Order: sequence, then C-alpha cells, then structure tokens
Amino acid sequence: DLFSKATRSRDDEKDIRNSVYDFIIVGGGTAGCVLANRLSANQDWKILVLEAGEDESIDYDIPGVPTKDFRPILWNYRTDRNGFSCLSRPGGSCEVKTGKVLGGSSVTNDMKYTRGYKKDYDAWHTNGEMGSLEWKFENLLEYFKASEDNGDYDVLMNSFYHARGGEMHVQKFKYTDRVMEVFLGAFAELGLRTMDINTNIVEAVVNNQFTIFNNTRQSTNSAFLKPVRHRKNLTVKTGVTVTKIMIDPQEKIVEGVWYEIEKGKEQPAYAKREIILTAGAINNVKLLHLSGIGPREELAKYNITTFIDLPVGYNYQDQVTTGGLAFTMSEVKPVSESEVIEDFKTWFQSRNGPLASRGINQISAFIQLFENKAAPDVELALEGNYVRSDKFMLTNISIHTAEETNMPLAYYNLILLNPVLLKPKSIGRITLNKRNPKYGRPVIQANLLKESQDLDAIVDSIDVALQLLNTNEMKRAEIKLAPIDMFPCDKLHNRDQWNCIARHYTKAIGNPIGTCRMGYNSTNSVVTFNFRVHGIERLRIMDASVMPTHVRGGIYAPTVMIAEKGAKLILKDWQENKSRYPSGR
Ligand SMILES: Cc1cc2nc3c(=O)[nH]c(=O)nc-3n(C[C@H](O)[C@H](O)[C@H](O)COP(=O)(O)OP(=O)(O)OC[C@H]3O[C@@H](n4cnc5c(N)ncnc54)[C@H](O)[C@@H]3O)c2cc1C
Repeated sequence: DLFSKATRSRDDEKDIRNSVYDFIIVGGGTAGCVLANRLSANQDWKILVLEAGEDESIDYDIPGVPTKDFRPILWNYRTDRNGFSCLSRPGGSCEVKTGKVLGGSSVTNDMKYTRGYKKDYDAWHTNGEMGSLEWKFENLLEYFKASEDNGDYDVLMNSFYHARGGEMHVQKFKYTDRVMEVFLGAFAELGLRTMDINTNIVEAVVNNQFTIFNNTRQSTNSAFLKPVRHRKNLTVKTGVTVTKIMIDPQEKIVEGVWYEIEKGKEQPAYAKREIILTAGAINNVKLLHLSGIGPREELAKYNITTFIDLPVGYNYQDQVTTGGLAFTMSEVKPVSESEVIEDFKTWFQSRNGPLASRGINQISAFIQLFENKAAPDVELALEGNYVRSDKFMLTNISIHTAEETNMPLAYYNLILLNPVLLKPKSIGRITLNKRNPKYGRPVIQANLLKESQDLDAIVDSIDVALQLLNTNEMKRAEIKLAPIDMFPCDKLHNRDQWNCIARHYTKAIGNPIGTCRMGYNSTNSVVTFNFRVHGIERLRIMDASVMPTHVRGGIYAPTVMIAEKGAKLILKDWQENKSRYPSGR
C-alpha cells in the first residue's frame, strides 16, 4: 500500500507526489473532455484525465466516411440475446457502438446536433425540489449556449435558443443534392415544415445541424481538449483503463483510482478533491460494480463486498429502430475507385468535395404519433447506401447488403429510412460479465422492443413513412420501395410483416442512458441532482448515464450540457467552501 508510511521508500514518496491530483476524470469521452477544459481553467487545480482509448486520428474527422469503418475505435459491445428483438442479427443480438478513443462517442457518432424538447427536461424535475428545479429547460439553456458557436445565420436569428463564440462549432452542411430536395419536398407534401428542430418544434422536416468546423468533425476532444492540452496543470493519459475506485470503507470517502497501463499492470492515482466518472452509461456500471458500488444482491454473485447499495445498472435505456424500409432511385451514375481517391485528395487539400457532405443522411423528419404530447415521438432518419449494380440484379437484396456501405456517403442509390423511437418505454439493465467480471464485456440486457407500445410506435411510423411513396415529388423522381429480402417475414403482410421485421432486424441506436440516473434518494437513483453519488463523498458522475429518461433527439448535445452544468457546480461548490469538501445535495 503506497499510503503505508512504515514501508515507504524514497521512490515511493516521489511516485505518490506525482500521482496526486485535485480532480481525476475517468473517461476522456464526450463529457470528460468538456470537464477537462473547464476544470483545468483554474490554474490552482491539478487535473488528471484517464482514457482507455488512444488519441483521435484525422481519418475519423472526414464527414463523408461511413461510420461502419469505425470498429477499431469502438468498445464493440452487443446486447444480450433475448426472445423479442435483434432476432436475425448476428448471434441474435444488436451492436452497441460506443467510442473507445479520446473524445469517446463524439468521435464515432453521426455528429447531429439535436437538443431534445423542453418537456423532456421538465419531466426530470416533476416533484419540484429546489435542486431539481434547476433542471427546468429554461434554466438549462445557458449551458447549451455556453459552448455553442453556431455558424448558420438563419438559425442564429433565434438568439433565445442559439449563440456564437463557444468552443463547439455547429453548422448545417453547405451542400444539398437533388434527392435531398426531393425528400424535403415529399415530407412537405405530408404537411411538415422545414424548421430549426432545436427550438421546441413538435413536427418538422430538417436539414440537420452538425458539430463540424470547416467540413471537419468536431469531437469534444478537438473542440475542448486539444486547445488546452498545453496547460501545465492538465495531464491526459490515453490507453489506460480504470479498473477500480479506491474507497475508505470506514469513512465512505473516495481516495483515488487504480488504472491499468497494460493487462495486469496497475497504477494508483489519488484525488485530493473529487473523482468524476465520465466513462459512459455502460462502462460506469462496470467500474462501479467492480468497486463495490451497486445492488447488494447482484454484487454478492461475484463475491464483491458492497460499500454502497445503489441501483447502479438498472434503468438502462437506448433508442431503437429497425432495418427493412428502403427506397431505390433510377439511373444513378456508377462511381469509380479513382473518383473516390480524387475525392479523398480534395478533402485533405481543401476540406471540400463529396467527402464534405453526409449525403441524404443530412435529412430527417420528426413526427408526432400520439396527439397532445406537444413533442415528436419518432425521427424518420434517412441513410444512404451505394449498392453495387450486380447486387441489384438479384430480385431481393439482403438487409445486410442494404445496410453495409463502403462508399463515401455522398454516393448512394439506396435510401434507408430508419424510424427511430426517441423515447422508448422498454427498460433494461447492465450487469458484469459472469465468467470474467474484470476483463469480460459487460452484459447489456437492453430489452429493446420489450414493451409492446415501442413496437407499435415503430410500425405506426412506418405507415407514415410509406405515405411518402404517394407524394408527387417521389413519383416524379421515380423513387420506389426497394426490393429487400424480408426472411423470415416474407410470407406475412402489412402490420404483421412490419412487426416481424422490427423484431428480427432491430437496431440499437447506441444512445445509452439511465444506468446512474439522477434522483432524490438511493432507492431509485444513483446520483443527486448535483451529480453526487448517494452515500459517498468525493465521487460524482457527469455523463449520459445520469439522464433519467431520453430526450427526444440525440444525446450528444445534452451530454455536453450536463458536463457544462457539472463544471459550473464544481467551481461554485469549491469556491464557496474554499478547500473543504462541499457538503449538501
Ligand atoms: C453510431 C452512433 C451514432 C450517434 N450519433 C449521434 C448523433 O448524431 N447525435 C447525437 O446527439 N448523439 C449521437 N450518438 C450518441 C452520443 O454521441 C453519445 O451517446 C454521447 O456522446 C455519450 O457521451 P458520454 O460522455 O456519456 O460517453 P462517451 O462519449 O462514450 O465517453 C466515455 C469515455 O470513457 C472511456 N472509458 C470507458 N471506460 C473506461 C475506463 N474504465 N477507463 C478509462 N476510460 C474509460 C471510453 O473509452 C470513452 O472515451 C450516437 C451514438 C452512436 C453509437
């Protein structure tokens, strides 16, 4: 034990001095990079960021590269097999693609900037305690705007919602092609207006806003961390995995963490003030369980002593969609390999050309299915794919072929329409790997589509999407339903067929939340509304895992907002309490 004075050598003393920080941030992902920037702005504080992945490479910054090429920087997790979703996906389970790289999932995501709806946030504070009232949407806007640098003048006109001057550049892609115009027009024929989705609009067709700068991805690493990496009080370690939180069992105070620099080789780091977990909704659970913070009966199965009995890992939620609905276009000019190589050169030289676009993926429609809810239920998200002509010669192409694109996104002859259920009712759970709790992949019982309402909503939204085929825009452009092999649902019809397809070809969106949810007490939540873990000192959680329910949009912008709010809270707490640990909720 490095803290035991009797056995300490001079080298040990030096190691200890070098491994003591004011704050340790576990996970240099979306939220972690924002926090590293904000906390290290105080020169008196020494900050350590520990990230399991490596530094971000420029290859992932090219907007037009399909995200399917991102596997080397993912955790490559899958949902646990169940009897009702992902049935025809490999192994009967769905991929959950969260990022393992500096910048985390902000390096691997689709870059869409959507905040969700006022009523989603307002629902987080329903019983009106003071702490939670700070979570009213009106009170959160300042944190969204704090880091926003919006580059679209039509969007900026609405200064109540938008701002300039922050670290994170938000902008629509400049280029729109003919097919995008067709879909914008077709949705307009169905009654949707083109609007800024980040202004609490109930329904709209949108040319999305993205977190890009000069046609280049802006992860939270590039926006928040890179510009301050030179700070002397900031240490960033990559390729290191935190394996355990050190807890004083008597005092219930967190002292530090153990992290692995390579398998089996661990080092300690100590925090004088606080440890902040930002390892995401899946890996936070693994780390907390391994450290003895979690449901007592669950930890007992692994012979882990429980320090604090908390519902860590319960309340897992992910948004969900299905494959199977796709459209084809007539006469698409084939693209040669040499053209694509030229496109890459163009992007690297001038940040322009087809790779400076996400093609039809830029367009989506937000629709309401249940009346009087004053918010959308489903995002009809478009996704382009280029299928080689010899595959089209076959009568029906497989869903796998339809989904697996290797071409830049600006080139497509197949358009998938993914009906994304924004606020699913189905709730799952994360537990440790049974055979190998420390090194094995955590078990993700996602329970996608377990609740029949979720399946009904997906199928209802497919009915809406199919109406596109009757619009003049789509007919004029000769866009038709694509011939997809629906096995084993091919003999079924109408709703029965779509129910079957959704259960077999389910897709987990990869927006996991809820496993360390905020709340009032330790029975139904893990952290307070100020992000402190119930029943233990000096430990906070500040990422997507604290969201109690989904907001109706992506979770990138809300996660950045959470980190902004968290950083402000920490600064305020420690300023008011000088060097003492700030007490209170
Ligand atoms: C394919 C895909 C597309 C998406 N597209 C969008 C989109 O367009 N718009 C949107 O709003 N949202 C999108 N999202 C979701 C969103 O980007 C993420 O869910 C969000 O960024 C999560 O942020 P986080 O900080 O909670 O976790 P992360 O950003 O995942 O960060 C967690 C970090 O912790 C690290 N880590 C984990 N465990 C350890 C450990 N033990 N030790 C050290 N480090 C550790 C990880 O490597 C990672 O870097 C998408 C998600 C996916 C999967």
